[in-house]
Amino acid sequence: MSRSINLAVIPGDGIGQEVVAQGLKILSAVLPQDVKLETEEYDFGARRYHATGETLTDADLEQLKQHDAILLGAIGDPSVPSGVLERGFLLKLRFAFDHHVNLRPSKLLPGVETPLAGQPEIDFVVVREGTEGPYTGNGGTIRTGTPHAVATEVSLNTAFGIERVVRDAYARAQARPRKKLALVHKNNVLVHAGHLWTDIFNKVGEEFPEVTTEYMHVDAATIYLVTQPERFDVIVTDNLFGDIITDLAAAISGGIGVAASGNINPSGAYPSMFEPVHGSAPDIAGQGKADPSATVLSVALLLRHLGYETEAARIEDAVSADLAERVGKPARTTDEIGDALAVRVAG
Ligand SMILES: NC(=O)C1=CN([C@@H]2O[C@H](COP(=O)(O)OP(=O)(O)OC[C@H]3O[C@@H](n4cnc5c(N)ncnc54)[C@H](O)[C@@H]3O)[C@@H](O)[C@H]2O)C=CC1
Ligand SMILES: CC(C)CC(=O)C(=O)O
Ligand SMILES: [Mg+2]
Repeated sequence: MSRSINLAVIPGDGIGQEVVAQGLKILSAVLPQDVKLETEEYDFGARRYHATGETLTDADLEQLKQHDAILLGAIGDPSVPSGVLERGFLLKLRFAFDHHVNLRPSKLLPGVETPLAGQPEIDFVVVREGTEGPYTGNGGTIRTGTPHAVATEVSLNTAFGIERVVRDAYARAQARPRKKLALVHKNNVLVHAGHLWTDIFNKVGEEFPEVTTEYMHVDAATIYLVTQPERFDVIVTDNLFGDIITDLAAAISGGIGVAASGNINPSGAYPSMFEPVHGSAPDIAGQGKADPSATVLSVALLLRHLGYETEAARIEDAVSADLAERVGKPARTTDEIGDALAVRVAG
């Protein structure tokens, strides 16, 4: 039976261009010959914005909807006011395609350096809610430009939105050997949102008696992520906390250059989108310094999502072997790392 993948590719800005090229290289190298790969590249990001003033139109969404999945590099550029692309493209797309499960695995692979003392076992997944919280744009500013300016950014939390992501996190914990789930929030202060999350977390937990649960305030979670990262198996949290703790999670488990993510629409009603956790890194863009591993591992998540488990595992093994071999060697360029990974996955 012939199979096919129809992929939307959005390199975006800065290092997004460089790392996506490597992701595609590895994707082509790993797929069996009977899988037909079709890709369509989109120019979203600063280029499109400067040329047309657009970030993401309804017509764009219609076109993107036709694909099986989306591979994104990163968006955001110093030439565009902060927030225009982040809200007008990235969040708009995540919300439009109902990417409510933002999946961010962290695993410290053998031989990979961590800034933490010793070599702790790090193998956890953050399930970050992707469509609500303080990221919905529910706010405003009054008396702008005066000493009495007031800005609000209201966190939106619906029982529907919380329950579906919490249930997803329980199911993931149930399927993992340790069967542990931590809710991370701040319910001692954010009592409205926090208690809704906690109540739903406890109620849904009754359906998963095998899963061991704990609750942790987000500030304490940042301590334990550094001092006891082995404590975590699955973490479920809201959009903002999840954004912050997954950069920390990346830093302790090999660095931001190896942190992958998936913006999942579990129902399949819309294509899911896979992207590195990092941004467009203008500080190193165009210098061949970006590590493409995060994007390559995001390609593995994409393949697993589409049912290509063997190929996903091959990519993960290749990245793991590549990282283990780096120790004590001179740094390679983005392209050189991509070439080495392509050889590994093909062989
Ligand atoms: N999903 C997305 O498209 C995201 C976009 N952004 C946007 O990206 C722009 C830059 O944001 P920053 O806060 O600087 O975060 P960033 O993640 O782009 O960079 C933070 C630091 O990590 C380094 N870094 C990032 N990726 C790397 C890689 N693959 N290899 C080696 N080093 C890497 C950078 O050089 C920088 O020192 C902003 O416009 C921001 O809004 C930020 C995060 C996610
Ligand atoms: C730019 C933000 C909207 C995205 C971000 O930092 C993230 O999803 O990790
Ligand atoms: Mg982030």
